[in-house]
Amino acid sequence: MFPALIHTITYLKGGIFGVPLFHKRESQFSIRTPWGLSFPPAYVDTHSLSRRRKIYSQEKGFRYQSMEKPESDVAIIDYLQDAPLSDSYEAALEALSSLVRQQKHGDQKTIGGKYGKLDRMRMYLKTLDLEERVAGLKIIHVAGTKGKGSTCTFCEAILRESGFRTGLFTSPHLIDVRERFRINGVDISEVKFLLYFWNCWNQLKEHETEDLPMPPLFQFLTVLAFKIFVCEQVDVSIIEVGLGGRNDSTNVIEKPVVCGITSLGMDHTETLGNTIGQIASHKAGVFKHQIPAFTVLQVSEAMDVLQENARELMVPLKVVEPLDSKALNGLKLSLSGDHQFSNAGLAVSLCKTWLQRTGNWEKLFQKDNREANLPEAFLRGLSTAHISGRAQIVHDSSSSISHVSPEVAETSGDLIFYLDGAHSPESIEACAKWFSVAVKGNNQSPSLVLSSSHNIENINVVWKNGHVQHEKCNIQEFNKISKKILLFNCMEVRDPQILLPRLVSTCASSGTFFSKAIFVPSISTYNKVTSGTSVVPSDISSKDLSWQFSLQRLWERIVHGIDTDLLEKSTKMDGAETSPHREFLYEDASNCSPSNGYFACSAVIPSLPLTIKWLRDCVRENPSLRLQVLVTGSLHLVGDVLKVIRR
Ligand SMILES: Nc1ncnc2c1ncn2[C@@H]1O[C@H](COP(=O)(O)OP(=O)(O)OP(=O)(O)O)[C@@H](O)[C@H]1O
Repeated sequence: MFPALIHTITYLKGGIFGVPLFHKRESQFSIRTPWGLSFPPAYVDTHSLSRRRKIYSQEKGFRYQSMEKPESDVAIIDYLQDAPLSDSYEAALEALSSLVRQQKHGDQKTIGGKYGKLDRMRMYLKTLDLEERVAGLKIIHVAGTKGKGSTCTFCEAILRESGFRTGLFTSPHLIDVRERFRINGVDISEVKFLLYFWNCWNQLKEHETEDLPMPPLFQFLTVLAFKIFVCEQVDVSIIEVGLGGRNDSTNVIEKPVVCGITSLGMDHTETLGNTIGQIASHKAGVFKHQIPAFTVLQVSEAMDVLQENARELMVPLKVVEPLDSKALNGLKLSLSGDHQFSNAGLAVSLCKTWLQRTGNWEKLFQKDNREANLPEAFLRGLSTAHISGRAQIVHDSSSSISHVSPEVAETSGDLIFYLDGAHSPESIEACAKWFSVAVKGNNQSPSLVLSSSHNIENINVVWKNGHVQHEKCNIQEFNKISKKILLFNCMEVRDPQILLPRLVSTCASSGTFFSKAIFVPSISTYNKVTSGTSVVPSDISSKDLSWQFSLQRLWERIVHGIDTDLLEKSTKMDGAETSPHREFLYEDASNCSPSNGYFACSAVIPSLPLTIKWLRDCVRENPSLRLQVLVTGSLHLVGDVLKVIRR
C-alpha cells in the first residue's frame, strides 16, 4: 500500500508542478484529457482557489487553517502526503458521516435554508462549476421501486461491452461507499475518490452560508458522482434515483438521453404516498419533455399514472416485456431470479435507445440488423454484469471464502450464504422464490443407476439452467443433513408483519421450510459511513435488542402459532448474552418454553460476528451438517455479513 501511495503522490505533484510524469502511474489513473495531458482534470481547475488549507493531525483529524489563497488541491495533496492513505480515507468517511448526523438531528441549517432541494442541488453544481458539464453528460436515468440497481448494472455492462467508457452511480453501498461510483465497471479507487471528494468538500465548505448549507449525505454523493463522471470523461453516465424521482437529488438532470422506470410497488410510503398511483407519480417525475422513456409491466393504477405523466410531457413511453430467455442464445443472466428477466428487458431497451440517440447503434451494430437477435456485446453484458447482495450465493469455507457458481455452491459447501437485500413486500417474494429454486439442488434424493460400464454410481439430481440434470457426486454429500436457516433483520420503518409472512408463505408454497430463524442487529448504521476496513464494533453489552425480540415474537406467532400476548410479558428484553448452544440446531418446536423466554426454533443473537462464528463452529463440529442460510430483510445486514465473512 505504502509504495503505491508514494508513486501516486509523486505523480500528482508532477501533474501540478510540471515535473515529468511517471508513465507507470498513468495506467493506474487512466485519465483521458482533452488537453493531451495525463493528470486528473480536477487538478487543472483554475477556479478552485481556497482561502483555507486542510491540515491533518493524527490526534485531531482534519481541520482548516487560514491561508492566503493557496490552491485547494495543493492543500489536499499536502494532506494526502501527511497521512497514510487509510487515515485519509477514514477522515473522508468521518466527514461524510457528519453530513448524516447533522441531517438526523434535524439541523435546519443543513436540511432547510431558503431554497428547495433541487434549487440547492443546482447551486452546488454551480459552485463546483459543473452545471454546463453535467448538461453535457449522456445520461440514462432510472427510477422505480424494485430493480433499479440491477437494471442500471445491466445497462453499464452492456454499454461497456459495446466499447464505451461507463460511469455508474447506484445506492446504497454494501461495504464501502466507493461501490456507489463505478468507472468502467470497477469501484473508483481510494486515491481518486479522495481527490474528487476533498475537491468538492472544500469548495462547498468554502461557499457554505445559512441559505446554502453543506448538503445532506445523498445530495453530496450525487454532486460527487457528477464531479467524478465529468472529470473521468465517461461516454455514458448511468444514474440510479435515490428515492422517488420528482424530488430526488438526481432529478437535476435536465436532458437525459433516455429514462427508465422499473417495477413499482409499495415502498417509502411515508415520503411517496400511500397508494401505488401516488408512488407512480413521484417516479414519473424523472420524465423530461419529449425524452423517450421505458417501463416494465405494471399494475394498471400505476401504469395509468405513468402514461398520463408521459402524455403531458410528450414523452414517448414504451412498455417492455421481460427478456425472453431464448434471446440469450443459451447463456444465463448473471443476476439470478426470475425477476431479473424484467430488469434485463428494460436494460436492453434503454441501451438500444441510448445507442440510437447518440448515433452509435448504426455504426456499431448495423450488421446485427435482425431485430430478434441481441448483439454479442449485449449478450456479454447480460451474462457478466455483477452487483453484490442481490441473489448472491457465497460459499463459506470458514477460513477462506470463494465465490462460486450457484451449481457448485449448491453441491460443495457446508456453510452457504444466500444473500438478498430484499426489504419490500414485492422484493421479499422475489427473494423467497429465488431461494426456493436455488436450494433445490441439495434437496433431491440420490438415485442409484447403472453406468455404461455397469458400475453403480451415485447420481445427484440438480437444478441447472431451469432444467433438472443428473450429475455424478460423492456419497458423503448425500449423507449430509441440510438445514435452512433464516438470518433476518429489517429497519424499523419497514413492516415485518407483511415481510415475514410473505417470506414464509412464498417459501412454503415451493416446499421450502426454515429449521431455525435468527434475528440479529445490523452493524452498519445510517449515521456512520464506513468502509470495508472500518473497525467492527465489539461492544455488544449496550445493544438494544428489543426490535430483534419483537421480530422473534412475530416469527413464533406466524410459524408456530404461539400466543404473543403471553410472550410479551415473558420474553427477556434486555439482551441475549450468548449464542445459542449447539443442540439448538437439532431441537424441535416441542422443546419451546415460552414462559422462560426460550424458543427451540428461533433465537436473538446480539451481534453478527458472534452469529457467523456460531454458524461456523456448528458446521466445523459436525462434518455431516450443511447449513443453507438465507440472509435478507435489509441490504445493511447483507453488506455486514459480506464484510464479516470476508475478514
Ligand atoms: N423486478 C423486480 N421485481 C421484484 N423484486 C425485485 C426486482 N428486481 C430486484 N428485486 C428485489 O429487490 C432487491 C434489490 O434489487 P435492486 O438493487 O436491483 O433494486 P433497487 O430498486 O435498486 O432496490 P433498493 O431501492 O432497495 O436499492 C433484490 O435483492 C431483489 O430481492
